[in-house]
Amino acid sequence: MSSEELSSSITDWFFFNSWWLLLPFVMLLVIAAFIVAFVLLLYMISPLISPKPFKLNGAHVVVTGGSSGIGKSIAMECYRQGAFITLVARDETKLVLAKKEVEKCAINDKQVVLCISVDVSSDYGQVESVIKQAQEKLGPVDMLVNCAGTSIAGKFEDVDMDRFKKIMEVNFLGSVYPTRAVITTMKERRMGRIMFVSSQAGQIGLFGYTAYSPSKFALRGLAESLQMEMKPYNIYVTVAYPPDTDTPGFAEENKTKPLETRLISETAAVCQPDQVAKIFVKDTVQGNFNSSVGPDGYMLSALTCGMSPVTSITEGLQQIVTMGLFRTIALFYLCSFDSIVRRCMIQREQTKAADNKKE
Ligand SMILES: NC(=O)C1=CN([C@@H]2O[C@H](COP(=O)(O)OP(=O)(O)OC[C@H]3O[C@@H](n4cnc5c(N)ncnc54)[C@H](OP(=O)(O)O)[C@@H]3O)[C@@H](O)[C@H]2O)C=CC1
Ligand SMILES: CCCCCCCCCCCCCCCC(=O)[C@@H](N)CO
Repeated sequence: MSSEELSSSITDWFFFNSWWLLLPFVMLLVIAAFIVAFVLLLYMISPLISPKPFKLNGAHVVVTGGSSGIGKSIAMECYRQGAFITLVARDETKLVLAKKEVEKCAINDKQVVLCISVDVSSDYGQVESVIKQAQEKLGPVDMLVNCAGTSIAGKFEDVDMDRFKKIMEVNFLGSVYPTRAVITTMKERRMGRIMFVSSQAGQIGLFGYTAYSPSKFALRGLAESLQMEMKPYNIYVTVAYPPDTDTPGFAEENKTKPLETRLISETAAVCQPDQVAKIFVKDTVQGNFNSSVGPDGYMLSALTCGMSPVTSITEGLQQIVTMGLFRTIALFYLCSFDSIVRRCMIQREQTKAADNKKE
């Protein structure tokens, strides 16, 4: 055998017997091809899961809590897009002032702002009758924004027992009643959008929010169940999770906020109501189930998506890919929150001991 023949037979032998060395690469290629095909298939069926388009121009939008803060900004944003607005809140003076502000955002001279003074949490009959009045004047409700709400920040033992009940009534039942009052007509018309304004504190339980957080978590349960019932009727539900936002309600909350709650909340920046309102209105019009603000809002929503409905393939894929990473980041946040609580406790004890010594 010549040296050439020898070398060629060695090469033949190697390729004949070592083809399996390529197997892992071939398998990887096949898996990658399957993933690509799967994702493409998902995108092909995506029109089936994405909501039908909805237009604010000419629509009747009811905003509870529309006389102040985030609610007022939401009303203004909808007005800028041509909607007719009903503002709902208790205080009539604040309602009239807000109406004037909203009217400044008009884009045509047919637009109308209606004010209704009612407590959304006390009696369903009353809420139903004012919604009826609004529908008689401005037509059936196309979009309902449940933004009326209040907050309490305080340590569990410092919060009066009746405030636990009160906050559930305002933040939870105050969203159930208006929703119940509009839903039958929305179902008949096979269209509608409903926004629930929760909070980042409706995604995580934090020091000082033992009364407030549950009332905001409750909205998520309501929204998920309601969305499953309403999807066949082309009614889409959105849960909005605002971070700390510069409003009269926030200023009020800060008066009693424990140091721990303040320090933990300072992890995220304070936002402006106009900025959050824009995002919430856009997501609600699009029919997205989730609406969050800023990078930490995005991370929190991906992290806490659980079994919530998905409204776009991209959103679903992002959740799948990012969840583990965000949980890792979240563990660091939790450590830092725990350390804030520990440091505040030590500081309190030291001050107490020093005070005792003085006495
Ligand atoms: N600002 C923030 O940092 C954050 C706020 N949120 C949530 O966003 C929503 C709006 O907050 P914000 O703008 O700060 O609040 P504001 O206190 O500035 O405004 C609250 C609005 O709700 C109305 N309202 C309150 N209670 C009732 C009631 N029982 N019946 C009818 N209307 C009521 C108020 O009017 P009136 O008192 O005249 O009835 C007012 O129009 C709330 O649900 C809040 O929990 C969530 C996260 C962060
Ligand atoms: C990957 C994980 C990221 C975690 C980010 C955590 C950020 C925590 C900030 C919490 C702020 C709480 C806002 C409550 C606002 C509120 O509802 C009241 N102001 C109402 O008046």
